[in-house]
Amino acid sequence: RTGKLPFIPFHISLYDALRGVGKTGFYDNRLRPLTEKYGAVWYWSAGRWVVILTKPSYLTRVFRNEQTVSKAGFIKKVPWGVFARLMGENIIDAHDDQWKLFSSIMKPGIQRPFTIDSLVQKSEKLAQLFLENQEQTSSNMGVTIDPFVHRWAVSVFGEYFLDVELGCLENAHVRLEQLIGELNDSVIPLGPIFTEFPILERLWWLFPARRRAFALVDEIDSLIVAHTEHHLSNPPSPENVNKMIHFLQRARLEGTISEWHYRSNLNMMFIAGNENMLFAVTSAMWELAKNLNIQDDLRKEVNCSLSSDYSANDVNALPLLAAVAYETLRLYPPLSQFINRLALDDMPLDDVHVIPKGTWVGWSAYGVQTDPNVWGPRAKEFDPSRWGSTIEEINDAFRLHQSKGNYITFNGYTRRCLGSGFALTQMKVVLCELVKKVSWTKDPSYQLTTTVVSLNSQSNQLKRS
Ligand code: HEM
Repeated sequence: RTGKLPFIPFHISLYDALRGVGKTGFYDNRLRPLTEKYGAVWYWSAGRWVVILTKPSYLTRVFRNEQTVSKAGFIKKVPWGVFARLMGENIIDAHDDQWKLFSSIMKPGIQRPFTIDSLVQKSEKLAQLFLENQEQTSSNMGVTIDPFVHRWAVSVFGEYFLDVELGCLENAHVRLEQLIGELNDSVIPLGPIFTEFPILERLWWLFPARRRAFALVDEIDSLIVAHTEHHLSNPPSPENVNKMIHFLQRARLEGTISEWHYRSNLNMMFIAGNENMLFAVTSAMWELAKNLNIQDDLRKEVNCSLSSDYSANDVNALPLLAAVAYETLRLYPPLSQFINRLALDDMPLDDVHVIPKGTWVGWSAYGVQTDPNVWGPRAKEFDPSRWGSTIEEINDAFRLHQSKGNYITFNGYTRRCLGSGFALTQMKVVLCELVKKVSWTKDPSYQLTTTVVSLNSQSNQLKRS
């Protein structure tokens, strides 16, 4: 460690890891007091000293200088680990020419124009599933919503990006969808220990839960390919030809990318497209269950402003809906914290502090987005009105906070999320359908739990009101 930034002593990180403290708990108790004062802190993670940034000016400096602080994922950090096996070398982690290649292939398929008809139908079906399940549950108990939202998210991703109907909404036992939950369950035990001592993962075969995780990862990899290989013998219809899978399959056929890069990108996108959305929607429902006045106002806005055959433009014009989405993703950024950049050279953060070459650099969206120095004394409160009242004001505030580094849910600059436009519309459509068809509150006996190891997981129990 060098420079004048504060640090968390090694034994504290170790002590918390051994006690199984999740990322959010570690952030709130250990990192926050220092990041809110200094904007950055050194701590021991994954077998090395890393710097985590939360000060907006530091974040924008690093995001703007991707050539100096380069993207680097699990394959560079822990190449023998379970996540490296699943995600390999992919568009999110790649750097320089490799990233340009992946991006040139996949971007047109991720950012293509799309219609929301099927998204609306799948979201209606989700509302119906909630209602059916509430009816089957004893009247004073809530329904845990996460499994249903996950089925919806996987189903939407399958259709919009893989051009397959996975049937998850019709059937609760689609193997590809279930595998992610099983993977989460198998990485959570011992997760913090493996995070602190990645070297242990070289001995993965000694730990039954890790052996299971490796087997699940291999099953996910082959199932995604199995679900999509039929496209090779049945060319896509003209309206589907621009879906991401077809760009990837053409690139593999032409030899522009290898089989390994093809699979790495598919696996990574499958995780990024589903897990983030699951977390975003369950978080929004949780806050709307706690803030029934906002849920009611949203219902009024949707019922008064949307016709039955509404379009993406209609949804994106609703002010409260936009503010609810931005505010949810501010307080609950699905990728809350990541250490996935490597300083290829010394990187000055300002006139005093320099990140030395060779350092792993992380960012905490949760940290900056709940920092009172950035968002004011009510930073931790859910308050959509902070974004403004008209759609122009709200969208301007969203753009401004992103460019200033105050809001990094989708990261920023050249490596900003390519799926953010789709993700925001997807989130808004499902909220429209939910408020139109269901009203809900939180089960009073239920305590929200969040355990964050490598994949976010959260469980919500909500009740029809
Ligand atoms: C609420 C939902 C989502 C959130 C919060 C989110 C967030 C992020 C973040 C933080 C990054 C940067 C990661 C890093 O710095 O390592 C990222 C990158 C990316 N995301 Fe998303 N994402 C979401 C949904 C999606 C969806 C639905 C897709 C498309 C299927 C997608 C595709 C991508 C891609 C391709 C990148 C890499 C961009 C690049 O480096 O060029 N994301 N996302």
